[in-house]
Amino acid sequence: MTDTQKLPVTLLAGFLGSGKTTLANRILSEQHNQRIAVIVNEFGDVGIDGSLVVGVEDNVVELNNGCICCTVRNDLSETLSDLMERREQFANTEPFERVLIEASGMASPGPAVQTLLMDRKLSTQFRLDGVITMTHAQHIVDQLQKHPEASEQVGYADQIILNHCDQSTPEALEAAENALRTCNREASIMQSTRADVDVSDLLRTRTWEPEAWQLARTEQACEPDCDDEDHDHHDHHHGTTHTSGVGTLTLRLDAPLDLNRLKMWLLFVSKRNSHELMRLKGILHCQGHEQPVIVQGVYQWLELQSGPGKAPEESVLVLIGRHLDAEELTREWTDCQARTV
Ligand SMILES: Nc1nc2c(ncn2[C@@H]2O[C@H](COP(=O)(O)OP(=O)(O)OP(=O)(O)O)[C@@H](O)[C@H]2O)c(=O)[nH]1
Repeated sequence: MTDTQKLPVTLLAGFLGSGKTTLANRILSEQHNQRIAVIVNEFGDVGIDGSLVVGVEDNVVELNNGCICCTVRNDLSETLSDLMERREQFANTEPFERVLIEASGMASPGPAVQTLLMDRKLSTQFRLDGVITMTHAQHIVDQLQKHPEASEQVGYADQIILNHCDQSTPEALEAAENALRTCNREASIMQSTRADVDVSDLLRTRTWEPEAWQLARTEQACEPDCDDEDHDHHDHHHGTTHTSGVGTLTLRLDAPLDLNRLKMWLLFVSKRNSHELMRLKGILHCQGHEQPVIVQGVYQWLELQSGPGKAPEESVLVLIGRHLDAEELTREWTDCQARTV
């Protein structure tokens, strides 16, 4: 199966009470023209409206908007394999085209992300499309300080939803956005009340596809003298002590990199014990490569591949993790520069 034929999977993370189930319920009950298989922990939690149900079989409930809902069986791999079998068995009916997994409120998304990327069978059928993290606008600042799981959920996110806005003052919302930005500079943030987001927009993340990421970087790019604070000028974001040590480091280089040296360094960095590298993404200009080299990583899993189009003038590598040593990593990154140009 090619990458474009694989079923996209969105992981929905977020701390207890942030609004994950409310969003899952919205997806299952709204008419949005997307056939999504939603995996939840408990049917009872979602409280599916009986009038929307068109069929029930085993632990799968079919809804009238084309979505289906099921609970996790023994583990995630087994649940996804069962879903895929069901999809093939019912080939004459319109099959679901995306999977959304609601993760547990106290869990880091790390293991589920790793399962999707590294499980041999699953990775031939599914592709991780993105991580959406739900946050409680009133409590997230406190949760980021006190609970490492909350900072990991934010650290992994491609899209953050700042929910419970109705219960928050404008000052608290600003503080929440700042804390989220400290933890993860790369994710986009949308505000909501009772998860009232546009489902189609939300699920169009495609952050794990090189083209989409490249486009996002191009849109963010700005002139050196630009003073727009939304843009990404700084290499390191400070204040990680307020986010259980989780922070983002953006490394840039406007000279070509030596791909072999870079690979060795990335392997070394992903295994280093002094920090915990959660995510790594980059679009790089490597010597002798006309196309961009795209790098993606989660914990110790790393993937390098050629991207579409021309190599960028400037290489950008984003690292999100706990206790990242900006000075040391910047020095080592710079050392990956090709020696002879
Ligand atoms: N006032 C208000 N209540 C909300 C909002 N979003 C969700 N809720 C309520 O908050 C409670 C928790 O929401 P859930 O969707 O169950 O949160 P969750 O993240 O699934 O929670 P866990 O299952 O504990 O992880 C429920 O009673 C929701 O109805 C919101 O934006 N504003």
